[in-house]
Amino acid sequence: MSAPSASSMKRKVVIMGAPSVGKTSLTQQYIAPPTYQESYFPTIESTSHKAVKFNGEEYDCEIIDSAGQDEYTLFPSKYAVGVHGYLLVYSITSRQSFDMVQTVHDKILDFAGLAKVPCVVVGQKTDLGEKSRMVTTAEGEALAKKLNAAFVESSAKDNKNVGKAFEVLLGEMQKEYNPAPEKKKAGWFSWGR
Ligand SMILES: Nc1nc2c(ncn2[C@@H]2O[C@H](COP(=O)(O)OP(=O)(O)OP(=O)(O)O)[C@@H](O)[C@H]2O)c(=O)[nH]1
Repeated sequence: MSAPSASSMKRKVVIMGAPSVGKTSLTQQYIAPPTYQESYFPTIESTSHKAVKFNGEEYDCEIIDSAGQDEYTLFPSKYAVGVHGYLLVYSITSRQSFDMVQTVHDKILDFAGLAKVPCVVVGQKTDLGEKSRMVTTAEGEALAKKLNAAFVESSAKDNKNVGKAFEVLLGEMQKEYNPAPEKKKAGWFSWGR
C-alpha cells in the first residue's frame, strides 16, 4: 500500500448495512487482498486507510467499517459529520438486509439534513448463486435509482467487484465534491478540497 502524497484529497467513507452482509470482508479485501475469512466475528467498528489514484486524482481514503445496523440502532453523529460517501451493503440472500439499506439511507439523510449524499448500494455474496438469491439484480438497481445512488453486486469471497464498489463510490464522490469549480456544491458536512 502506498502512502498518501501531500496533495492527495481526504475522503472519509462509511460502510453500513445489516449484520453479517460482508461489510468487513469487503473492506478487508479492498485494503489488503486476499484476506477473505469464513469465520464470522461481529464488528464493533474498525477504521482503515488506503491511498488511491482515481481518474487522475490522488485520494487518502479513511474507511470506517461500522457495526451491523438494525432499525433500532441509533445513528452516531460520527457517521455523518465529515463523511463524504457511503457503501450501503446488503446480502442478495437476505430480503431483510435489503430492506435495511433504505432504513439506513433515510437515517443518513435525516441526520445530515441533506437531499442527497454520494452512495453505492452493494448487493453482496453473489457467489452463493441464483438458488440462494432472495433479491434480484433488478430490485437492487431499482432501489439504487430511487436513492439516487450507484449500484454494484459483489462477492468478497471471490474478490469480485470489490475494487469496483469502492471505485464507483470514488466516482460518485468526485461528481459531488470535485466537479468543475462552477458546479461545486456547499454542504455543512461536505469536506471538499
Ligand atoms: N458466501 C459469502 N460469504 C461471505 C461474503 N462476504 C462475507 N461472507 C461471510 O459472511 C459472514 C459475515 O461477514 P462479515 O464480513 O463479518 O460481515 P459484516 O457485515 O461485517 O458483519 P457485522 O460485523 O455483523 O456487521 C462471514 O462468515 C463471512 O465469511 C461473500 O461475499 N460470500
